[in-house]
Amino acid sequence: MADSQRANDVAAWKALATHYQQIKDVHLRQLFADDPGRGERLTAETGGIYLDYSKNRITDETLRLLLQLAQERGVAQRRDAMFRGEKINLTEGRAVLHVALRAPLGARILVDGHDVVPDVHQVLQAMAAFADRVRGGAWLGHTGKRIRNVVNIGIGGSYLGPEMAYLALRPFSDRSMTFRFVSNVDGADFTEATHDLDPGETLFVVASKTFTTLETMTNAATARQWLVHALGSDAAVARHFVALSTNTEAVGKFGIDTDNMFGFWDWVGGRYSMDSAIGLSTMIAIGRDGFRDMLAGFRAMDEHFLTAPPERNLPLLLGLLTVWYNDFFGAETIAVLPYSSNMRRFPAYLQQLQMESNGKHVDLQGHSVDVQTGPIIWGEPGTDGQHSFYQLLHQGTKLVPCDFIGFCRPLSPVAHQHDLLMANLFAQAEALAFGKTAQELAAEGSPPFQTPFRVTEGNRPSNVILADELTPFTLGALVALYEHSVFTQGTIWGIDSFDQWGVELGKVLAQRIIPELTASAQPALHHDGSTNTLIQRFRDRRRAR
Ligand SMILES: O=P(O)(O)OC[C@H]1O[C@H](O)[C@H](O)[C@@H](O)[C@@H]1O
Repeated sequence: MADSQRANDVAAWKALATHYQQIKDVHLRQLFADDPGRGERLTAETGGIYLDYSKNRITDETLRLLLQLAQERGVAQRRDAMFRGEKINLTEGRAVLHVALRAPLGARILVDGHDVVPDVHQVLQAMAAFADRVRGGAWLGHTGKRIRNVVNIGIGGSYLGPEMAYLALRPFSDRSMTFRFVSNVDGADFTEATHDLDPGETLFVVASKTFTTLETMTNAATARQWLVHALGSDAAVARHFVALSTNTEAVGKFGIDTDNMFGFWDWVGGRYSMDSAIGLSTMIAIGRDGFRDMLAGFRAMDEHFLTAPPERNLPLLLGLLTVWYNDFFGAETIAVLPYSSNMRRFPAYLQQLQMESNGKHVDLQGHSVDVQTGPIIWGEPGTDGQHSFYQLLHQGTKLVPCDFIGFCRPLSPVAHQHDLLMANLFAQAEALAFGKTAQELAAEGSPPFQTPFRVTEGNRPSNVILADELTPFTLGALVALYEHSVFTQGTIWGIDSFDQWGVELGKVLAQRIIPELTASAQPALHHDGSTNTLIQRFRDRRRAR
Protein backbone atom coordinates (compact mmCIF):
# COMPACT_ATOMS: atom_id res chain seq x y z
CA MET A 1 0.00 0.00 0.00
CA ALA A 2 1.15 3.49 -0.79
CA ASP A 3 2.95 4.86 2.23
CA SER A 4 3.00 8.49 3.22
CA GLN A 5 4.87 9.37 0.04
CA ARG A 6 2.76 11.47 -2.29
CA ALA A 7 1.69 10.34 -5.75
CA ASN A 8 3.82 12.92 -7.52
CA ASP A 9 6.89 12.23 -5.39
CA VAL A 10 7.63 8.84 -6.87
CA ALA A 11 10.14 8.43 -9.69
CA ALA A 12 7.62 7.14 -12.23
CA TRP A 13 5.36 10.17 -11.79
CA LYS A 14 8.26 12.51 -12.42
CA ALA A 15 9.36 10.46 -15.42
CA LEU A 16 5.79 10.56 -16.75
CA ALA A 17 5.75 14.35 -16.43
CA THR A 18 8.89 14.57 -18.58
CA HIS A 19 7.60 11.93 -20.98
CA TYR A 20 4.33 13.83 -21.34
CA GLN A 21 6.24 16.84 -22.69
CA GLN A 22 7.69 14.63 -25.39
CA ILE A 23 4.47 12.99 -26.42
CA LYS A 24 1.80 15.62 -25.93
CA ASP A 25 1.98 16.90 -29.51
CA VAL A 26 2.37 13.53 -31.19
CA HIS A 27 -0.70 12.66 -33.23
CA LEU A 28 -2.39 9.28 -33.11
CA ARG A 29 -1.96 9.24 -36.90
CA GLN A 30 1.78 9.30 -36.32
CA LEU A 31 1.64 6.66 -33.60
CA PHE A 32 -0.25 4.29 -35.91
CA ALA A 33 2.02 5.07 -38.87
CA ASP A 34 5.11 4.33 -36.78
CA ASP A 35 3.62 1.22 -35.26
CA PRO A 36 0.95 -0.34 -37.47
CA GLY A 37 0.74 -3.39 -35.19
CA ARG A 38 -0.45 -1.42 -32.18
CA GLY A 39 -4.12 -2.04 -33.02
CA GLU A 40 -3.58 -5.73 -32.33
CA ARG A 41 -0.89 -5.39 -29.71
CA LEU A 42 -2.38 -2.76 -27.41
CA THR A 43 -5.31 -4.92 -26.48
CA ALA A 44 -6.19 -7.15 -23.56
CA GLU A 45 -8.92 -9.66 -23.04
CA THR A 46 -10.66 -11.68 -20.40
CA GLY A 47 -13.91 -13.60 -20.14
CA GLY A 48 -15.34 -12.36 -23.43
CA ILE A 49 -14.39 -8.75 -22.75
CA TYR A 50 -11.87 -7.30 -25.16
CA LEU A 51 -10.22 -3.96 -24.51
CA ASP A 52 -8.64 -2.09 -27.41
CA TYR A 53 -6.57 0.70 -25.87
CA SER A 54 -4.46 1.32 -28.96
CA LYS A 55 -6.21 4.63 -29.73
CA ASN A 56 -4.72 6.23 -26.65
CA ARG A 57 -1.98 8.83 -26.76
CA ILE A 58 0.59 6.43 -25.44
CA THR A 59 3.69 4.59 -26.57
CA ASP A 60 5.29 1.51 -25.13
CA GLU A 61 7.35 3.88 -23.01
CA THR A 62 4.21 5.49 -21.60
CA LEU A 63 2.90 2.07 -20.69
CA ARG A 64 6.15 1.07 -19.09
CA LEU A 65 6.13 4.21 -16.94
CA LEU A 66 2.46 3.84 -16.00
CA LEU A 67 3.05 0.25 -14.93
CA GLN A 68 6.07 1.41 -12.97
CA LEU A 69 3.84 4.01 -11.32
CA ALA A 70 1.42 1.26 -10.29
CA GLN A 71 4.31 -0.63 -8.80
CA GLU A 72 5.78 2.34 -6.96
CA ARG A 73 2.37 3.25 -5.57
CA GLY A 74 1.81 -0.31 -4.33
CA VAL A 75 -1.34 -1.13 -6.29
CA ALA A 76 -0.78 -4.89 -6.10
CA GLN A 77 -0.09 -4.82 -2.35
CA ARG A 78 -3.14 -2.72 -1.62
CA ARG A 79 -5.26 -4.92 -3.90
CA ASP A 80 -4.12 -7.98 -1.95
CA ALA A 81 -4.86 -6.22 1.33
CA MET A 82 -8.38 -5.48 0.09
CA PHE A 83 -8.98 -9.10 -0.95
CA ARG A 84 -7.63 -10.27 2.43
CA GLY A 85 -10.21 -8.19 4.27
CA GLU A 86 -7.83 -5.64 5.75
CA LYS A 87 -9.41 -2.38 6.86
CA ILE A 88 -8.24 -0.31 3.93
CA ASN A 89 -11.13 2.14 4.37
CA LEU A 90 -9.06 3.99 6.94
CA THR A 91 -11.33 6.93 7.66
CA GLU A 92 -14.20 4.63 8.64
CA GLY A 93 -12.03 1.80 9.97
CA ARG A 94 -13.70 -0.73 7.70
CA ALA A 95 -12.75 -3.57 5.44
CA VAL A 96 -13.65 -3.15 1.76
CA LEU A 97 -15.00 -6.48 0.69
CA HIS A 98 -17.38 -6.24 -2.22
CA VAL A 99 -15.16 -8.98 -3.64
CA ALA A 100 -16.42 -11.28 -0.86
CA LEU A 101 -19.96 -10.92 -2.25
CA ARG A 102 -18.95 -13.05 -5.20
CA ALA A 103 -16.39 -15.30 -3.53
CA PRO A 104 -17.12 -19.00 -4.05
CA LEU A 105 -18.14 -21.16 -1.11
CA GLY A 106 -14.99 -22.53 0.39
CA ALA A 107 -12.98 -19.35 -0.08
CA ARG A 108 -12.01 -17.91 3.29
CA ILE A 109 -12.10 -14.17 3.88
CA LEU A 110 -11.64 -13.06 7.45
CA VAL A 111 -12.96 -9.86 8.97
CA ASP A 112 -11.86 -9.54 12.60
CA GLY A 113 -11.11 -13.27 12.56
CA HIS A 114 -14.57 -14.23 11.25
CA ASP A 115 -14.99 -15.91 7.85
CA VAL A 116 -17.61 -13.87 6.01
CA VAL A 117 -18.01 -16.12 2.96
CA PRO A 118 -20.56 -18.50 4.56
CA ASP A 119 -22.59 -15.45 5.68
CA VAL A 120 -22.66 -14.16 2.11
CA HIS A 121 -23.90 -17.48 0.81
CA GLN A 122 -26.52 -17.79 3.50
CA VAL A 123 -28.05 -14.47 2.45
CA LEU A 124 -27.81 -15.42 -1.22
CA GLN A 125 -29.74 -18.60 -0.49
CA ALA A 126 -32.43 -16.75 1.41
CA MET A 127 -32.72 -14.23 -1.44
CA ALA A 128 -32.96 -17.03 -3.99
CA ALA A 129 -35.68 -18.82 -2.01
CA PHE A 130 -37.66 -15.60 -1.76
CA ALA A 131 -37.14 -14.70 -5.43
CA ASP A 132 -38.33 -18.19 -6.39
CA ARG A 133 -41.50 -17.74 -4.35
CA VAL A 134 -42.29 -14.36 -5.86
CA ARG A 135 -41.53 -15.48 -9.41
CA GLY A 136 -43.38 -18.76 -8.99
CA GLY A 137 -46.47 -17.13 -7.52
CA ALA A 138 -46.01 -18.81 -4.13
CA TRP A 139 -45.59 -15.50 -2.31
CA LEU A 140 -49.03 -13.94 -2.35
CA GLY A 141 -50.11 -10.45 -1.44
CA HIS A 142 -52.39 -9.64 1.49
CA THR A 143 -55.55 -10.13 -0.58
CA GLY A 144 -54.35 -13.42 -2.03
CA LYS A 145 -53.21 -12.01 -5.34
CA ARG A 146 -49.99 -12.94 -7.04
CA ILE A 147 -47.19 -10.33 -6.95
CA ARG A 148 -46.80 -8.83 -10.42
CA ASN A 149 -45.05 -5.56 -9.60
CA VAL A 150 -41.81 -4.97 -7.76
CA VAL A 151 -41.00 -1.41 -6.69
CA ASN A 152 -37.46 -0.83 -5.42
CA ILE A 153 -37.31 2.16 -3.08
CA GLY A 154 -33.76 3.34 -2.52
CA ILE A 155 -31.28 6.00 -3.60
CA GLY A 156 -27.60 6.22 -4.52
CA GLY A 157 -26.03 2.80 -4.32
CA SER A 158 -29.36 1.33 -3.27
CA TYR A 159 -30.94 2.45 -6.52
CA LEU A 160 -28.49 3.06 -9.36
CA GLY A 161 -27.17 -0.51 -9.52
CA PRO A 162 -30.59 -2.20 -9.33
CA GLU A 163 -32.10 0.08 -11.98
CA MET A 164 -29.07 -0.11 -14.26
CA ALA A 165 -28.93 -3.92 -13.97
CA TYR A 166 -32.67 -4.34 -14.54
CA LEU A 167 -32.58 -2.25 -17.71
CA ALA A 168 -29.41 -3.92 -18.95
CA LEU A 169 -30.74 -7.42 -18.35
CA ARG A 170 -34.38 -6.93 -19.27
CA PRO A 171 -34.24 -9.52 -22.03
CA PHE A 172 -33.34 -12.07 -19.33
CA SER A 173 -36.13 -10.93 -17.01
CA ASP A 174 -39.58 -12.27 -16.32
CA ARG A 175 -41.55 -10.21 -18.80
CA SER A 176 -44.83 -10.88 -17.02
CA MET A 177 -43.67 -8.72 -14.13
CA THR A 178 -43.28 -4.96 -13.84
CA PHE A 179 -40.22 -3.43 -12.16
CA ARG A 180 -40.09 0.17 -11.04
CA PHE A 181 -37.52 2.24 -9.15
CA VAL A 182 -38.32 5.11 -6.82
CA SER A 183 -35.38 7.19 -5.61
CA ASN A 184 -36.15 10.90 -5.58
CA VAL A 185 -37.77 12.55 -2.57
CA ASP A 186 -39.80 14.46 -5.15
CA GLY A 187 -43.24 12.92 -4.63
CA ALA A 188 -43.65 12.85 -8.40
CA ASP A 189 -41.22 9.94 -8.55
CA PHE A 190 -43.41 7.80 -6.31
CA THR A 191 -46.59 8.91 -8.06
CA GLU A 192 -45.29 8.10 -11.53
CA ALA A 193 -43.92 4.75 -10.43
CA THR A 194 -47.15 3.58 -8.81
CA HIS A 195 -50.04 5.38 -10.53
CA ASP A 196 -51.00 2.38 -12.67
CA LEU A 197 -50.17 -0.40 -10.22
CA ASP A 198 -52.62 -2.56 -8.31
CA PRO A 199 -51.51 -2.36 -4.65
CA GLY A 200 -52.67 -5.94 -4.08
CA GLU A 201 -50.11 -7.12 -6.65
CA THR A 202 -47.25 -4.85 -5.59
CA LEU A 203 -44.17 -5.69 -3.55
CA PHE A 204 -42.07 -2.83 -2.17
CA VAL A 205 -38.40 -3.59 -1.75
CA VAL A 206 -37.01 -0.96 0.62
CA ALA A 207 -33.28 -0.82 -0.08
CA SER A 208 -31.07 1.17 2.27
CA LYS A 209 -27.78 0.20 3.79
CA THR A 210 -28.29 2.51 6.75
CA PHE A 211 -32.11 2.57 6.75
CA THR A 212 -31.91 6.20 7.77
CA THR A 213 -31.65 7.94 4.39
CA LEU A 214 -34.21 10.73 4.25
CA GLU A 215 -35.40 10.12 0.70
CA THR A 216 -35.81 6.40 1.11
CA MET A 217 -37.48 6.55 4.51
CA THR A 218 -39.88 9.21 3.23
CA ASN A 219 -40.77 7.26 0.11
CA ALA A 220 -41.13 4.04 2.13
CA ALA A 221 -43.55 5.77 4.51
CA THR A 222 -45.53 7.09 1.53
CA ALA A 223 -45.61 3.60 0.04
CA ARG A 224 -46.88 2.14 3.30
CA GLN A 225 -49.65 4.72 3.45
CA TRP A 226 -50.58 4.09 -0.19
CA LEU A 227 -50.76 0.36 0.43
CA VAL A 228 -52.56 0.41 3.76
CA HIS A 229 -55.06 2.93 2.43
CA ALA A 230 -55.80 0.75 -0.59
CA LEU A 231 -55.89 -2.61 1.16
CA GLY A 232 -57.53 -1.33 4.31
CA SER A 233 -55.24 -2.93 6.88
CA ASP A 234 -51.87 -2.41 8.56
CA ALA A 235 -51.44 -6.15 8.41
CA ALA A 236 -50.95 -5.85 4.63
CA VAL A 237 -47.43 -4.48 5.21
CA ALA A 238 -46.11 -7.93 6.10
CA ARG A 239 -46.87 -9.34 2.63
CA HIS A 240 -45.95 -6.27 0.62
CA PHE A 241 -42.72 -4.97 2.12
CA VAL A 242 -39.26 -6.43 2.33
CA ALA A 243 -36.10 -4.64 3.47
CA LEU A 244 -32.50 -4.79 2.26
CA SER A 245 -30.26 -3.31 4.88
CA THR A 246 -27.46 -3.62 7.40
CA ASN A 247 -29.61 -2.02 10.11
CA THR A 248 -31.93 -4.65 11.62
CA GLU A 249 -33.11 -2.40 14.40
CA ALA A 250 -34.27 0.40 12.09
CA VAL A 251 -36.00 -2.10 9.80
CA GLY A 252 -37.97 -3.46 12.77
CA LYS A 253 -38.83 0.04 13.93
CA PHE A 254 -40.17 0.91 10.51
CA GLY A 255 -42.58 -2.00 10.85
CA ILE A 256 -41.06 -4.47 8.41
CA ASP A 257 -40.84 -7.97 9.84
CA THR A 258 -37.13 -8.71 10.14
CA ASP A 259 -37.89 -12.18 8.76
CA ASN A 260 -38.51 -10.29 5.54
CA MET A 261 -35.16 -8.57 5.68
CA PHE A 262 -32.08 -9.50 3.67
CA GLY A 263 -28.92 -8.27 5.27
CA PHE A 264 -25.46 -7.21 4.33
CA TRP A 265 -22.50 -5.73 6.15
CA ASP A 266 -20.65 -2.50 6.78
CA TRP A 267 -17.78 -3.74 4.62
CA VAL A 268 -19.98 -3.39 1.52
CA GLY A 269 -19.96 0.22 0.33
CA GLY A 270 -23.27 1.52 -1.02
CA ARG A 271 -21.85 2.06 -4.51
CA TYR A 272 -20.34 -1.44 -4.44
CA SER A 273 -23.52 -3.20 -3.34
CA MET A 274 -25.52 -4.18 -6.43
CA ASP A 275 -24.33 -7.78 -6.02
CA SER A 276 -25.30 -7.89 -2.32
CA ALA A 277 -28.85 -8.14 -0.93
CA ILE A 278 -29.37 -4.79 -2.67
CA GLY A 279 -29.62 -6.90 -5.82
CA LEU A 280 -32.86 -8.57 -4.69
CA SER A 281 -34.95 -6.84 -7.37
CA THR A 282 -32.37 -7.94 -9.96
CA MET A 283 -32.66 -11.50 -8.71
CA ILE A 284 -36.46 -11.43 -8.83
CA ALA A 285 -36.22 -10.09 -12.38
CA ILE A 286 -33.64 -12.50 -13.82
CA GLY A 287 -33.97 -15.42 -11.43
CA ARG A 288 -31.46 -17.11 -9.19
CA ASP A 289 -29.54 -18.62 -12.10
CA GLY A 290 -29.20 -15.29 -13.87
CA PHE A 291 -28.00 -13.67 -10.65
CA ARG A 292 -25.50 -16.50 -10.14
CA ASP A 293 -24.17 -15.90 -13.65
CA MET A 294 -23.82 -12.20 -12.89
CA LEU A 295 -21.83 -13.02 -9.74
CA ALA A 296 -19.66 -15.37 -11.80
CA GLY A 297 -18.89 -12.44 -14.13
CA PHE A 298 -17.87 -10.26 -11.19
CA ARG A 299 -15.76 -13.10 -9.85
CA ALA A 300 -14.05 -13.72 -13.19
CA MET A 301 -12.94 -10.08 -13.30
CA ASP A 302 -11.80 -10.24 -9.66
CA GLU A 303 -9.64 -13.25 -10.51
CA HIS A 304 -8.29 -11.49 -13.56
CA PHE A 305 -7.43 -8.38 -11.54
CA LEU A 306 -5.68 -10.58 -8.98
CA THR A 307 -3.74 -12.80 -11.33
CA ALA A 308 -3.31 -11.32 -14.82
CA PRO A 309 0.13 -9.87 -15.55
CA PRO A 310 0.12 -6.07 -15.26
CA GLU A 311 0.56 -5.45 -18.99
CA ARG A 312 -2.56 -7.51 -19.74
CA ASN A 313 -4.60 -6.56 -16.69
CA LEU A 314 -7.73 -4.78 -17.89
CA PRO A 315 -8.77 -2.88 -14.74
CA LEU A 316 -5.17 -1.88 -14.05
CA LEU A 317 -4.71 -0.55 -17.58
CA LEU A 318 -8.04 1.28 -17.56
CA GLY A 319 -7.22 2.88 -14.22
CA LEU A 320 -3.73 3.92 -15.30
CA LEU A 321 -5.02 5.45 -18.54
CA THR A 322 -7.50 7.45 -16.50
CA VAL A 323 -4.65 8.80 -14.38
CA TRP A 324 -2.63 9.56 -17.52
CA TYR A 325 -5.27 11.89 -19.00
CA ASN A 326 -6.51 13.25 -15.69
CA ASP A 327 -3.14 14.20 -14.26
CA PHE A 328 -0.86 14.76 -17.22
CA PHE A 329 -3.12 15.97 -20.03
CA GLY A 330 -5.35 17.85 -17.58
CA ALA A 331 -8.51 16.22 -18.99
CA GLU A 332 -11.30 16.90 -16.54
CA THR A 333 -13.89 14.44 -17.74
CA ILE A 334 -14.35 11.02 -19.24
CA ALA A 335 -17.30 10.16 -21.47
CA VAL A 336 -18.76 6.68 -21.12
CA LEU A 337 -20.60 5.79 -24.31
CA PRO A 338 -22.35 2.43 -24.32
CA TYR A 339 -23.59 1.44 -27.77
CA SER A 340 -26.51 -0.35 -26.22
CA SER A 341 -29.85 1.07 -25.37
CA ASN A 342 -30.17 -1.42 -22.53
CA MET A 343 -27.00 0.01 -20.99
CA ARG A 344 -28.44 3.52 -20.86
CA ARG A 345 -28.11 3.87 -17.10
CA PHE A 346 -24.55 2.56 -17.04
CA PRO A 347 -23.00 6.06 -17.22
CA ALA A 348 -25.16 7.17 -14.27
CA TYR A 349 -24.13 4.05 -12.36
CA LEU A 350 -20.47 4.79 -13.06
CA GLN A 351 -20.92 8.39 -11.96
CA GLN A 352 -21.57 7.30 -8.40
CA LEU A 353 -19.02 4.49 -8.52
CA GLN A 354 -16.24 6.75 -9.71
CA MET A 355 -17.10 10.24 -8.51
CA GLU A 356 -18.18 9.30 -5.00
CA SER A 357 -15.16 7.04 -4.70
CA ASN A 358 -12.47 9.28 -6.09
CA GLY A 359 -13.82 12.81 -5.70
CA LYS A 360 -11.47 13.45 -2.75
CA HIS A 361 -9.31 16.41 -1.76
CA VAL A 362 -7.11 14.86 0.92
CA ASP A 363 -4.92 11.80 0.91
CA LEU A 364 -4.98 8.90 3.37
CA GLN A 365 -2.87 10.93 5.80
CA GLY A 366 -5.39 13.78 5.73
CA HIS A 367 -3.09 16.09 3.76
CA SER A 368 -4.38 18.13 0.85
CA VAL A 369 -3.59 16.35 -2.38
CA ASP A 370 -1.44 18.25 -4.81
CA VAL A 371 -2.52 16.29 -7.87
CA GLN A 372 -5.88 16.09 -9.57
CA THR A 373 -8.08 13.25 -8.32
CA GLY A 374 -11.21 11.68 -9.79
CA PRO A 375 -12.41 12.87 -13.18
CA ILE A 376 -15.99 13.86 -13.94
CA ILE A 377 -17.83 10.94 -15.49
CA TRP A 378 -20.68 11.48 -17.88
CA GLY A 379 -22.23 9.93 -20.93
CA GLU A 380 -25.22 8.71 -22.84
CA PRO A 381 -25.76 5.74 -25.06
CA GLY A 382 -24.70 5.77 -28.68
CA THR A 383 -26.00 6.44 -31.18
CA ASP A 384 -28.18 9.01 -29.35
CA GLY A 385 -25.21 11.03 -28.10
CA GLN A 386 -23.87 11.37 -31.64
CA HIS A 387 -26.80 13.62 -32.47
CA SER A 388 -26.36 15.82 -29.44
CA PHE A 389 -22.95 16.33 -27.82
CA TYR A 390 -20.44 14.53 -30.05
CA GLN A 391 -19.85 17.78 -31.96
CA LEU A 392 -17.89 19.00 -28.94
CA LEU A 393 -16.00 15.71 -28.71
CA HIS A 394 -14.88 16.07 -32.32
CA GLN A 395 -14.24 19.78 -32.71
CA GLY A 396 -14.51 21.37 -29.26
CA THR A 397 -11.51 22.78 -27.44
CA LYS A 398 -11.62 20.28 -24.58
CA LEU A 399 -9.96 16.91 -24.45
CA VAL A 400 -12.54 14.27 -23.52
CA PRO A 401 -11.19 10.73 -23.42
CA CYS A 402 -14.00 8.31 -24.27
CA ASP A 403 -14.84 4.77 -23.28
CA PHE A 404 -16.88 3.14 -26.03
CA ILE A 405 -18.68 -0.02 -24.96
CA GLY A 406 -20.19 -2.34 -27.55
CA PHE A 407 -21.29 -5.93 -28.01
CA CYS A 408 -20.60 -8.32 -30.88
CA ARG A 409 -24.00 -9.97 -30.70
CA PRO A 410 -27.31 -8.14 -30.39
CA LEU A 411 -29.77 -8.48 -27.54
CA SER A 412 -32.73 -7.75 -29.71
CA PRO A 413 -34.34 -10.01 -32.30
CA VAL A 414 -34.26 -6.95 -34.56
CA ALA A 415 -30.76 -8.16 -35.26
CA HIS A 416 -30.19 -6.55 -38.64
CA GLN A 417 -29.89 -3.14 -36.94
CA HIS A 418 -26.98 -4.30 -34.83
CA ASP A 419 -24.43 -3.94 -37.63
CA LEU A 420 -25.59 -0.39 -38.11
CA LEU A 421 -25.21 0.34 -34.42
CA MET A 422 -21.72 -1.12 -34.25
CA ALA A 423 -20.62 0.55 -37.48
CA ASN A 424 -21.34 3.81 -35.71
CA LEU A 425 -19.26 2.87 -32.68
CA PHE A 426 -16.24 1.91 -34.79
CA ALA A 427 -16.68 5.01 -36.94
CA GLN A 428 -16.81 7.38 -33.99
CA ALA A 429 -13.67 5.96 -32.37
CA GLU A 430 -11.91 6.14 -35.75
CA ALA A 431 -13.06 9.70 -36.46
CA LEU A 432 -12.04 10.90 -33.01
CA ALA A 433 -8.59 9.40 -33.34
CA PHE A 434 -7.72 10.23 -36.92
CA GLY A 435 -9.97 13.12 -37.89
CA LYS A 436 -9.90 14.70 -41.32
CA THR A 437 -7.27 17.13 -42.55
CA ALA A 438 -7.66 20.18 -44.80
CA GLN A 439 -5.76 18.35 -47.52
CA GLU A 440 -8.09 15.37 -47.38
CA LEU A 441 -11.07 17.69 -47.51
CA ALA A 442 -9.65 19.61 -50.47
CA ALA A 443 -9.04 16.35 -52.31
CA GLU A 444 -12.68 15.50 -51.75
CA GLY A 445 -13.73 18.82 -53.26
CA SER A 446 -14.72 20.64 -50.10
CA PRO A 447 -15.39 24.33 -50.90
CA PRO A 448 -12.31 26.16 -49.58
CA PHE A 449 -14.31 28.61 -47.46
CA GLN A 450 -15.87 25.69 -45.57
CA THR A 451 -12.66 23.79 -45.03
CA PRO A 452 -11.59 25.37 -41.72
CA PHE A 453 -14.99 24.56 -40.27
CA ARG A 454 -14.96 21.01 -41.53
CA VAL A 455 -11.48 20.03 -40.39
CA THR A 456 -11.54 17.56 -37.52
CA GLU A 457 -8.16 17.43 -35.90
CA GLY A 458 -8.48 13.96 -34.46
CA ASN A 459 -6.00 12.89 -31.78
CA ARG A 460 -8.93 12.40 -29.40
CA PRO A 461 -8.21 9.25 -27.42
CA SER A 462 -10.62 6.43 -26.67
CA ASN A 463 -10.86 2.94 -25.32
CA VAL A 464 -13.10 0.46 -27.06
CA ILE A 465 -14.51 -2.24 -24.83
CA LEU A 466 -15.93 -4.89 -27.09
CA ALA A 467 -17.77 -7.69 -25.31
CA ASP A 468 -19.28 -10.73 -26.95
CA GLU A 469 -22.81 -10.26 -25.68
CA LEU A 470 -24.66 -8.40 -22.96
CA THR A 471 -25.46 -11.20 -20.53
CA PRO A 472 -25.64 -11.28 -16.72
CA PHE A 473 -22.09 -12.63 -16.74
CA THR A 474 -20.83 -9.82 -18.97
CA LEU A 475 -22.56 -7.16 -16.91
CA GLY A 476 -20.97 -8.48 -13.71
CA ALA A 477 -17.56 -8.51 -15.37
CA LEU A 478 -17.99 -4.97 -16.73
CA VAL A 479 -19.00 -3.56 -13.36
CA ALA A 480 -16.06 -5.28 -11.65
CA LEU A 481 -13.77 -3.93 -14.39
CA TYR A 482 -14.72 -0.39 -13.44
CA GLU A 483 -14.70 -1.13 -9.69
CA HIS A 484 -11.09 -2.23 -9.90
CA SER A 485 -10.17 0.60 -12.25
CA VAL A 486 -11.50 3.02 -9.63
CA PHE A 487 -9.48 1.16 -6.99
CA THR A 488 -6.34 1.47 -9.12
CA GLN A 489 -6.81 5.22 -9.57
CA GLY A 490 -7.51 5.77 -5.87
CA THR A 491 -4.39 3.84 -4.90
CA ILE A 492 -2.21 5.86 -7.28
CA TRP A 493 -3.56 9.09 -5.80
CA GLY A 494 -3.28 7.72 -2.24
CA ILE A 495 -6.86 8.62 -1.31
CA ASP A 496 -9.63 6.74 0.48
CA SER A 497 -11.95 5.61 -2.33
CA PHE A 498 -14.41 4.11 0.12
CA ASP A 499 -15.71 6.96 2.26
CA GLN A 500 -17.97 9.85 1.22
CA TRP A 501 -17.77 12.55 3.86
CA GLY A 502 -18.49 15.24 1.31
CA VAL A 503 -22.16 14.31 1.05
CA GLU A 504 -22.83 14.99 4.75
CA LEU A 505 -22.90 18.79 4.92
CA GLY A 506 -25.79 19.17 2.48
CA LYS A 507 -27.80 16.57 4.41
CA VAL A 508 -27.26 18.41 7.70
CA LEU A 509 -28.23 21.75 6.19
CA ALA A 510 -31.38 20.25 4.64
CA GLN A 511 -32.42 19.01 8.10
CA ARG A 512 -32.04 22.55 9.38
CA ILE A 513 -34.02 24.03 6.49
CA ILE A 514 -36.94 21.54 6.53
CA PRO A 515 -38.61 23.11 9.63
CA GLU A 516 -38.00 26.57 8.18
CA LEU A 517 -40.10 25.60 5.17
CA THR A 518 -42.78 23.72 7.07
CA ALA A 519 -43.26 26.05 10.07
CA SER A 520 -46.58 27.87 9.88
CA ALA A 521 -45.25 30.94 11.71
CA GLN A 522 -42.59 32.98 9.96
CA PRO A 523 -39.25 31.53 11.15
CA ALA A 524 -36.17 33.63 11.89
CA LEU A 525 -33.67 32.82 9.12
CA HIS A 526 -29.97 32.83 9.93
CA HIS A 527 -28.38 31.69 6.68
CA ASP A 528 -26.45 33.79 4.21
CA GLY A 529 -28.31 36.48 2.30
CA SER A 530 -28.91 34.31 -0.74
CA THR A 531 -30.29 31.30 1.13
CA ASN A 532 -32.47 33.48 3.35
CA THR A 533 -33.97 35.22 0.31
CA LEU A 534 -34.61 31.96 -1.55
CA ILE A 535 -36.34 30.39 1.46
CA GLN A 536 -38.41 33.52 1.94
CA ARG A 537 -39.46 33.65 -1.69
CA PHE A 538 -40.37 29.96 -1.66
CA ARG A 539 -42.49 30.44 1.48
CA ASP A 540 -44.22 33.48 -0.02
CA ARG A 541 -45.01 31.99 -3.37
CA ARG A 542 -45.52 28.28 -2.99
CA ARG A 543 -49.23 28.58 -2.49
CA ALA A 544 -49.73 31.07 -5.29
CA ARG A 545 -51.55 29.56 -8.25
O1 LIG B 1 -28.28 2.77 1.19
P1 LIG B 1 -28.40 4.03 1.98
O2 LIG B 1 -27.86 3.91 3.36
O3 LIG B 1 -29.84 4.50 1.98
O4 LIG B 1 -27.56 5.13 1.27
C1 LIG B 1 -27.85 5.60 0.00
C2 LIG B 1 -26.78 6.53 -0.53
O5 LIG B 1 -26.79 7.73 0.20
C3 LIG B 1 -25.65 8.36 0.71
O6 LIG B 1 -25.86 9.74 0.67
C4 LIG B 1 -24.33 8.02 0.12
O7 LIG B 1 -23.68 9.13 -0.43
C5 LIG B 1 -24.37 6.92 -0.90
O8 LIG B 1 -23.11 6.31 -0.90
C6 LIG B 1 -25.41 5.89 -0.58
O9 LIG B 1 -25.38 4.88 -1.56
